[in-house]
Amino acid sequence: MAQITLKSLAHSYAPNPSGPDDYAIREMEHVWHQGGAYALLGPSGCGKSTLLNIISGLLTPSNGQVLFDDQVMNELPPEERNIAQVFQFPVVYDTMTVYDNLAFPLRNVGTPEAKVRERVAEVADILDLTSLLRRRARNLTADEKQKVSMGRGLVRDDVSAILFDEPLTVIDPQLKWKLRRKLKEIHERFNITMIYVTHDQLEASTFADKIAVMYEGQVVQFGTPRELFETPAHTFVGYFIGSPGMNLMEVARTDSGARAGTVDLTLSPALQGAIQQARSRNIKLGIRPEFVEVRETPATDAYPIEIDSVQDLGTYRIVSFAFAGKTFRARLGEDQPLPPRQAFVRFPEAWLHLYIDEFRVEVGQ
Ligand SMILES: Nc1ncnc2c1ncn2[C@@H]1O[C@H](COP(=O)(O)OP(=O)(O)OP(=O)(O)O)[C@@H](O)[C@H]1O
Repeated sequence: MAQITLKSLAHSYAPNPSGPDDYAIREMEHVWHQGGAYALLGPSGCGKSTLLNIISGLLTPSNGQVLFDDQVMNELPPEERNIAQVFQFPVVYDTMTVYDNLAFPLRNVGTPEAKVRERVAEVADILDLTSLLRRRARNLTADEKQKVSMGRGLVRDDVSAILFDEPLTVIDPQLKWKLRRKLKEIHERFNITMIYVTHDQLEASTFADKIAVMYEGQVVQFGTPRELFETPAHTFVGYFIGSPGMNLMEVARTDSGARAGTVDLTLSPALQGAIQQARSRNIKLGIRPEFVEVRETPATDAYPIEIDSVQDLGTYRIVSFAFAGKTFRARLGEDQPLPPRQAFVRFPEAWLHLYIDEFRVEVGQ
């Protein structure tokens, strides 16, 4: 078991990279603590698999180091890294029985048969594979094969970490939920560092205590699901996490304050000051739909709006309206009254975040 540190790590698939765009992983520092349940979340092509393959040793990074505790791993091949990896598609030996498939990683490192029996029984029990142990893997369904694949990843309790690369892709939706819970249970029981790659925010937050959100080869935020929701550190986190994502307005400085589109904004002196001091012109304000206040009556810091549509989603409603040239959304609970078509909107500053060059800036009081 180990802490995994990525030190000044970067990777380019191009032989002669000439700029940041040539890097699949842009220079990063990152620590995965021993025993943590982590998710690596991001859209297709952001570099998740590249990062996982660098940790497991399938890929050598072009820059920087991978350390397990204090030991540099760069030169070690995958088999000497003591890492278990579960891939998107099942990796099983078709001609072997389920038992022998599960036993394989243990026998490979010379584990005594008594211990093999004990571990295989334990893992088979957790994954509901006990009744299939004598079956040949070739006769299993895709779901069952992937469970065997996961079992092979989980069977050794002496690995430094287990890496999961979208392991539930081929799994039936109903079983997915169950397996996610199982993985969490296994993590709690065995206390092994687990890194779970996914592009699905729900999957990431059910499994992980902390999520690293990746965007264009960078980890733009590493935080708990709650931190990602309440305090997105990057506009991409605001957009990618949540349903619907964060509302963002482009802000321009004016002599007297700040403007979004044609709307002069009423902001606190602290927020106005931070906007005035920004060195960049790429200034945005963001607020999640959950915190937007749509009201019937005016207020000094409320802006008149016209509601375009209301979508009823059972336990909540999404109200859409145009603001500063963009479509904004407010999420109303079923107990909140529906505002009239001509309404007012407030953006409470406790939930209004300032982004300069897409990264969040803390605003003082
Ligand atoms: N073997 C390769 N050679 C060249 N470029 C590659 C290679 N593998 C990945 N890339 C590029 O590196 C970037 C990151 O890809 P990577 O597969 O790591 O992303 P990902 O987040 O895992 O995406 P997905 O979820 O689609 O697998 C992409 O631009 C991809 O096209």
